[in-house]
Amino acid sequence: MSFHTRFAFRFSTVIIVILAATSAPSVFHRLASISRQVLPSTVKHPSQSSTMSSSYPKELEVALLAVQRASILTKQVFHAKSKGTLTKSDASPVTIGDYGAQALIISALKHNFPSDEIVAEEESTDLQQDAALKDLVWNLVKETKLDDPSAETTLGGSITDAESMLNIIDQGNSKGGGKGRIWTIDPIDGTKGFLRGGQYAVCVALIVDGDVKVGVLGCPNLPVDDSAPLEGGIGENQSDAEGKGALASAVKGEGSQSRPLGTGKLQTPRKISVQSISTPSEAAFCESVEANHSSHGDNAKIAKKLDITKPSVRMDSQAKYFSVARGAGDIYLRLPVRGGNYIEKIWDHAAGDLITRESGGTVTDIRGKSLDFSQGPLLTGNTGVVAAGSAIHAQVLKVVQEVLSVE
Ligand SMILES: Nc1ncnc2c1ncn2[C@@H]1O[C@H](COP(=O)(O)O)[C@@H](OP(=O)(O)O)[C@H]1O
Ligand SMILES: [Mg+2]
Repeated sequence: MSFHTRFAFRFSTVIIVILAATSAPSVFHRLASISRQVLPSTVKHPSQSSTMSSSYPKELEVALLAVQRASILTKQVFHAKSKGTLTKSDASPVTIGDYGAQALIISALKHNFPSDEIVAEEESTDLQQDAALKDLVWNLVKETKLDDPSAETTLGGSITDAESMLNIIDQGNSKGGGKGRIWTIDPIDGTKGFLRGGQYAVCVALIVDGDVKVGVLGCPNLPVDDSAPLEGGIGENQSDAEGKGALASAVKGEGSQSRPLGTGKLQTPRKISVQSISTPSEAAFCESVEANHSSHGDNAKIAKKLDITKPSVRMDSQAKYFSVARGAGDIYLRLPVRGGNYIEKIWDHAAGDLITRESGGTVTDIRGKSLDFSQGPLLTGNTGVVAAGSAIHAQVLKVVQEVLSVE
């Protein structure tokens, strides 16, 4: 039985309202035009710019463009009358945006790197059983394009019909592991945040022999400005607000970058780094919005012991890693909920882990172990996540271990 089948679909709630057939394209054009107004002019193609010296130039370029294109699709869904929301057996939501974004990303990866494996969050089972839902996703997938033809050509791999789209979604069914080239995708990380208009992230990472080499996070609701104050909240319909939409990336050993999340050619990247504070008491820390994803009570005790006075910022998704990586936040704590037995998934951490480390941060679990992406789809070798600037990580980890009584 496959990993995905184990997370079987016994959903209790199905809410589907058919999208007005004409609304998606018009929303897309409106979004594209807003983005053109808000974002600075495009720059050199990445193969002519700073990604040229990368060890993974093509992988980085394809991942960046694929995340941009998938992000456009998610924004269309956010503005649609219905998000086609289903509730999965683990009580987490999935939307037509998750399926559509996954289809678009996998088609680009398979076109450019046909022999690579992919571990992605979603599978097509419920779409196969629901023709109306399948058509909603297919309409989105076929309409969504970058507004730069050469970028579309780079992504390639256009999907011909709804049935092949289902097949493509299921090509993300690799079991992962420590050998070979394996991509991991979370098409919408923080689906609850996405539904609330809060933070979410489109996440792609390349793992080679168990080591994350490339990571990309598209965060449509984070500020473009890396120096903007840390923002959380449960969501205030931020999508498309002026100055929102940021794209982070890193290649192992080559640092990390941020750029505006655009709709076509990649825009000028800026180097990002964690903030250089040397004492945790000055830190701003972030944590999940969802109380069952991370222990808010333990986080509060740790903050108190570290003499942190700023209130914690709650935000969904790997936007937390991005925020620490660019110095908007300083600490991201994801502590196991007491009495729980949840094991983290690789797609929820791979890109953020690399981006944070390449920005001068340290990421470990509560025992001080690096996150181990070689064990399959789950981080079976790790418990919780402690991410912080390298100058303060050891002090933070010590207090985490005291509070959680880690041996
Ligand atoms: N009980 C639990 N403990 C920790 N993480 C959980 C969880 N249940 C679900 N998650 C994961 O938490 C992710 C969201 O993280 P965050 O709390 O940082 O926003 C979800 O991603 P999806 O939204 O992609 O399903 C899901 O994979
Ligand atoms: Mg996720």
